[in-house]
Amino acid sequence: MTHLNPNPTDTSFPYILGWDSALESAFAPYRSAGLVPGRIARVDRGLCDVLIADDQFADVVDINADVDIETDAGTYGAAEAVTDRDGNAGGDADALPGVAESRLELQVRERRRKRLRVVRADWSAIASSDPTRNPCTGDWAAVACALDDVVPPSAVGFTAVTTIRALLPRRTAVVRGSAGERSDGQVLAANVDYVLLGISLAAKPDAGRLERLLALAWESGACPVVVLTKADAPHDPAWVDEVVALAPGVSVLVVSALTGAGMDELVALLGSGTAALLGQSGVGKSTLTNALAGSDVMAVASTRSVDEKGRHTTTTRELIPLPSGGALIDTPGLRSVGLFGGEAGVDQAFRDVLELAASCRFADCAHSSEPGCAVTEAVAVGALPQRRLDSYRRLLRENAWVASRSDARVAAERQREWKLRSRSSNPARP
Ligand SMILES: Nc1nc2c(ncn2[C@@H]2O[C@H](COP(=O)(O)OP(=O)(O)OP(=O)(O)O)[C@@H](O)[C@H]2O)c(=O)[nH]1
Ligand SMILES: [Zn+2]
Repeated sequence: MTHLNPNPTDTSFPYILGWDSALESAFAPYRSAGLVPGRIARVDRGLCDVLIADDQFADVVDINADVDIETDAGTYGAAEAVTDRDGNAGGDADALPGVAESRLELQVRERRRKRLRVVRADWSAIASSDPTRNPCTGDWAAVACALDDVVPPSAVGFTAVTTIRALLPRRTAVVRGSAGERSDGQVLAANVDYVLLGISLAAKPDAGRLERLLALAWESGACPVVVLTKADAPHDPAWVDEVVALAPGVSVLVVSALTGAGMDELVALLGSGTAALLGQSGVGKSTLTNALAGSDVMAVASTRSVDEKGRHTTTTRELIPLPSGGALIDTPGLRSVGLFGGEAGVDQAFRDVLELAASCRFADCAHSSEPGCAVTEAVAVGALPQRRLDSYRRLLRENAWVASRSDARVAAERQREWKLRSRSSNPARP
């Protein structure tokens, strides 16, 4: 069996996935409330898969244990509590559909994983109207695991076993503007150390697309890494140099999942961190994920509760623990990458332009027709491509627009809340 991480000081969950003393102190109040830390591996509507330490669910998992639970419906055993809590008190466990299956399921999982357990969790109790505040792949959560917290399966249609009570503050988050008219952001991955930008070498890389992805990645607070995939495919070596020039301060790795070229370097760079893998459909993200994960650990990701059929139909982001330590968050191919405010990301992606700007005569130089502008001079002598300057300006404009839209939305929401409140305090008013 593959060990999750051969070298770190603590190889148990949650430390294996980046848990540390800072997270532990943020978690302290939840721990005193009897909750356990879990990392969200994938999110569906209202339910999610959460990774927790294997020993946390001893009382629930051991459904043969002689545990009696007091509920409104009466006193009955733990087996019923897990699978049927809505009135079948004292029923014969084997006669209840789902019970035998779930017991077998749990045993299989037990044998497969020694340290990590995947459980279904209901997060509806913490659902927010702001989608960026809802659970996301990579989030650390406070998970209830006492028998009192077991969700009645009838309420959710699954053998849900627990609930998410709170999310810990995110250290990093990859957030894009959502497609369409809405001004909401969409969190693609939370608490990642690296954002891997997959770009295929099977075709000439698109400069504008890469610049946009880099701005998004920098804005997340994590470290961007460009991964040029399909290195085995015939390509112009100059493309690699062009990408390096487009990504100042960013590691550019050239890999082939097919031949294994560059894979050791990628594994070494990731160490025991968590990485999110972004890129257009077809750049080879899934192939790369499989190569990094290995079949043994993929079994963790595919270990699901009884609702196996859900996974083939939904395209979701999924956190996969890696055999080398750490984890990879695989994401479905990105069609559009809207930015979601924040100038810092754009500025970091264009640090070459900013470095030039530092030499402009005027501190507030707009790099258009000012005398002594180092940026336009660099363009004039061919040191900075006009395309790149245009791209920088375009992304800044886009961010400003997104920010103004969300400001307007926040103002409108405040207005509406105020109206509701004044209406309820004075029902006679229209
Ligand atoms: N030559 C070559 N082909 C590759 C490599 N990696 C992936 N491919 C091929 O590229 C195609 C797309 O690969 P996927 O891994 O499905 O790409 P993806 O980025 O996950 O695509 P989505 O799941 O749609 O986002 C497949 O036909 C792969 O066989 C590689 O290293 N070299
Ligand atoms: Zn200037």
